[in-house]
Amino acid sequence: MTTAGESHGPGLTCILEGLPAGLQLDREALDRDLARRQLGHGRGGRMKIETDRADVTAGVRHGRTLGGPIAMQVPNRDYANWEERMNPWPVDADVPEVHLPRPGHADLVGTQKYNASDVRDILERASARETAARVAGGAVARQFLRELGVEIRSHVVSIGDVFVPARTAQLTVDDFDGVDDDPVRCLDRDTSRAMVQFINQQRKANESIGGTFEVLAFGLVPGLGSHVAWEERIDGQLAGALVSIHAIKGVEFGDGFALGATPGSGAHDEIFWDGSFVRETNHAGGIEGGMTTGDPLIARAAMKPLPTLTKPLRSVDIDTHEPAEALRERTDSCTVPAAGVVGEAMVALVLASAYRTKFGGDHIDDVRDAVDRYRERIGWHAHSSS
Ligand SMILES: Cc1cc2nc3c(=O)[nH]c(=O)nc-3n(C[C@H](O)[C@H](O)[C@H](O)COP(=O)(O)O)c2cc1C
Ligand SMILES: C=C(O[C@@H]1CC(C(=O)O)=C[C@@H](OP(=O)(O)O)[C@H]1O)C(=O)O
Repeated sequence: MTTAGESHGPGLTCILEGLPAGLQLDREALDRDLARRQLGHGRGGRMKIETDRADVTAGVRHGRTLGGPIAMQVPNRDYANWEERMNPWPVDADVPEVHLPRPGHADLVGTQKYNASDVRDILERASARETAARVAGGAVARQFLRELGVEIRSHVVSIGDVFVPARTAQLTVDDFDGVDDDPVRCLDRDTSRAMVQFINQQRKANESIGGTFEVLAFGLVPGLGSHVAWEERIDGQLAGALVSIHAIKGVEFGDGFALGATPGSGAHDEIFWDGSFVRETNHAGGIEGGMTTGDPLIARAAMKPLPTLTKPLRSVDIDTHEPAEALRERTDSCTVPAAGVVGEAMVALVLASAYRTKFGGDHIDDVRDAVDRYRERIGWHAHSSS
């Protein structure tokens, strides 16, 4: 996947390569994922302006993929309000430059690296608006995976220091019904209410808020990724994809960081046989030796509090070098629920790519046949969507 586009420019583009021909695409499902990314308590004024839709302009005919690159455009409605400042071509107007970099954003380093006198030359592309294009790409990857029996879900685990209670049973796909109707995409009602309250309190205090979310993938075959080379390990690819999301600072799989303090006898998933191989626990989060085990993939990501604050942090004017307050921009205060939807997209893209690597095939039927043959060879029948 390649994306292009600035936050307040004409729009975003996503180009997706490598999918087989003959994949039936559901347009509504694509737009639904874009809409889900716009939700969540704590978003700012921009989401009232945008109603994201992906216009497919290449690679699809009558709802089916052709096997070539797929191009999608997500227009920025806000461009109408920014046309002078963001026109790709010179305008006949005096456009003021931004000289006050915001700590925690790409603003300062970007101006140094790209020799920019205007911070806007950096912040426009650095903005997480770009994640709308990723979600468009991820939505297509997700439809490919669905054809192979894979379902991806996410939920919010913590907002600030408000955490969902420790889980007693493993989650299944059905547990996620209605999660998008929750204001913070949390699976626990009481915790959700506490999270909303926390966001409101912090917002009133001019604070921004971070948190953690979890992405799960159900119905995977064992053996995506490989132990044979560092770059083929699926955990490395997934961690890289998740950390590449704006403001994500940490990723863990399964019991993750807690494993560092767990004795070995309680940290691993013992193997049993009930007609096929089974594990009764999933401390590993569905990955062993850089390969999927076939148990649910469980990845968790931590998001830092958003760096643009309504009470700006201290900074320095890049032109005069005088101390000043950072640029005051319209901003979200909490986007952990939205980041979870972006996380689903990134996980879908990595897993789709792993299926393409392992099974090849020019047409979706070839892929399905190859997956079925493999499942038969290793005796992998059960466990889908568990
Ligand atoms: C969906 C989403 C929306 C975001 N909205 C904002 C925002 O309104 N204000 C802000 O300061 N940061 C926002 N961010 C985060 C910044 O883009 C991010 O902190 C910035 O790119 C710097 O973080 P980094 O060092 O991890 O790249 C958002 C992130 C995501 C994923
Ligand atoms: C536009 C989106 O997120 C934006 C990400 C963002 C940032 O600094 O990353 C800053 C805000 O943009 P604006 O200054 O236009 O209000 C967010 O709204 C989006 O998610 O679609």
